[in-house]
Amino acid sequence: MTNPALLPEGLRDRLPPEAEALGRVRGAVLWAAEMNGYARVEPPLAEFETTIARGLKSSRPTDLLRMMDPISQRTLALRPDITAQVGRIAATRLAHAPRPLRLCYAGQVLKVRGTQLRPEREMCQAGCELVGSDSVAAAIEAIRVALDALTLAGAGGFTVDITLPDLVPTLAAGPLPLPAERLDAVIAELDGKDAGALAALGAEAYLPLIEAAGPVDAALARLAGLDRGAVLASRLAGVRAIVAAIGDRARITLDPTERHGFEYQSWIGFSLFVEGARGEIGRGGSYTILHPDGHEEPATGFSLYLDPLVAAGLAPSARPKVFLAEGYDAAAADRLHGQGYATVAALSAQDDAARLGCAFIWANGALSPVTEGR
Ligand SMILES: N[C@@H](Cc1c[nH]c[nH+]1)C(=O)O
Repeated sequence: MTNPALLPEGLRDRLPPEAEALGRVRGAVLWAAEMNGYARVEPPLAEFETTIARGLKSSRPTDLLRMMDPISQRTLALRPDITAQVGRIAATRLAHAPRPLRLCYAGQVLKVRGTQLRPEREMCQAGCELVGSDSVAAAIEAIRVALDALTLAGAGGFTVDITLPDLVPTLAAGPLPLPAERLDAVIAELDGKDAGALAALGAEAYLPLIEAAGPVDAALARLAGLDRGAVLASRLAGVRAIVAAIGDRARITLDPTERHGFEYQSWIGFSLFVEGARGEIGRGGSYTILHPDGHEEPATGFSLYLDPLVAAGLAPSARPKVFLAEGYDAAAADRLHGQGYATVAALSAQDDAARLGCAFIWANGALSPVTEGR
């Protein structure tokens, strides 16, 4: 018999206090979304394989965890990303809702494979999608709302790393021509920052792009230097406007050829980092939604991955717990709740306030701190 405590690789139980902290972070992110005019949607955990992740114009197919549905006799897939589901909703049931359409969400997603940095396969994703625009103003709003959400969730010390996902195809079609069959290989080597492999592909002209990564001002200056014929002018102006709008709320870097994790983003993508948490906390950018009738709609959004925030101890703090000694009255409990406390009621005289995690005791009409060794 399988050990009942054993879960598949990359899946785990979240226990107290971690699960509660995750709940508070999720609540904070959704609150920030609501404050900025985003309405909540809750797409299902699984969909037909044929509809999931197909509603977005994407450069690569998605790896999916599939199962057979005995009811419909069709293959279902577990969602690896909620953005694609929001795109489907915007293109179908909310196709006639006024634009721009602002939607937010929070839920679990499942990836087929974890990464070295993040071996877990199931994670809590929360985010916002602004459907109907991929303008610079939309990108600024997405980054601002993401920073609002992270701030409310208890994080700080932000870095926004901007990428230009269609940079290489744009240059290849203009000032730095490349044979079409070599385009994907050049993109992959730039993503891996492999100068030797680029030279071997005859793409030496692209080498300076590797050096154009880093703090945004210097990186923009290097990119502008490469931009013979000014095919990048509107993108570079867009990045400058974003930098001006974000001001000193975040450190901004530019990694113009980063593609990994930006499979469907179009002219702009960004990664979000916070002080004290490992790796990327979120990602976003502009993308294209495909409607069932074939027309394409621009959109911009972001997703945050909340578990690493909790692991870094950044969640808003829990309510302090008050132990209610036997014989307490219910009105006192209500008052304590109103004052921001959680209460734990005694069931018998044997119950121990400290062992039950309480910092205070309510007894004889007064609140007193639990002292060690009591
Ligand atoms: N869902 C994407 C990020 C994103 C949201 N909207 C646009 N891009 C991700 O998790 O990588």
